[in-house]
Amino acid sequence: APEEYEKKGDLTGASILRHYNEILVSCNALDYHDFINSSITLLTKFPEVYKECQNTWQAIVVDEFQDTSAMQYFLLKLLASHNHITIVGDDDQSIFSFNGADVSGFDSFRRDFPNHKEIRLNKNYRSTRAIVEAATALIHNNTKRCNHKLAETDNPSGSKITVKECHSEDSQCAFVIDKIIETTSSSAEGRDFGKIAVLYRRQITGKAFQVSFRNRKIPFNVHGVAFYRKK
Ligand SMILES: Nc1ncnc2c1ncn2[C@@H]1O[C@H](COP(=O)(O)OP(=O)(O)OP(=O)(O)O)[C@@H](O)[C@H]1O
Repeated sequence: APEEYEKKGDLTGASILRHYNEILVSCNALDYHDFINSSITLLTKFPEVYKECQNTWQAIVVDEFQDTSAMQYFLLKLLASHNHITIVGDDDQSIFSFNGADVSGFDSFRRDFPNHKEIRLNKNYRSTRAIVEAATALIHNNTKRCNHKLAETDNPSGSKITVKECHSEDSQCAFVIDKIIETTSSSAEGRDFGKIAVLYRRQITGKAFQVSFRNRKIPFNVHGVAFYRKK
């Protein structure tokens, strides 16, 4: 709330938030946080609504629980008062801390649902041994972990991982495209670009790739938001 920002001395933040809330009200709109917040208000301030909803969700399953914020967890607790709840998650994969997600949610769950049964899924079926070992080594550097898990796999080692540091988006793009050309030209059945995927984190990086693919006449599909429509 704007008042909380004011209390912290952040007058600019308070003013932006106040203005934003006014715009929402003028459009008669709710944002994602309001959905959760308003649901909590409805369920806590109106017992008849709570009573009606109580039997609507007889069992609840939450995936990616590590990305649950305190407010979402509060709502979850209200809805799961029947204790028919299963959560699935991995605290090493938390990516929503900017949105208030807090991995201590697992501890809260253990405390709030004391009759829970915990099942550890340590075996990785998805990745090669090289990837599982590299990821495990990297994750061991995390400082905010409660317990270090032992990930294992029966999968073969697979190819070695190459880490390439580039100094600009352009040189990164050029490196990846050279690699694609090199890999596909060594194939006996002709170029098969369909077996190659480029993953990127930011939309802007996708733009650079799409421009380069066009220039180098590499056919491509974009899954997610494309910067340019394919011709
Ligand atoms: N018991 C199993 N035997 C064989 N393959 C499996 C088994 N369990 C999962 N897999 C395979 O491993 C891959 C990942 O499985 P899944 O998506 O269920 O994992 P996850 O832990 O939910 O992943 P994430 O961490 O992304 O949420 C899938 O390709 C799936 O087919």
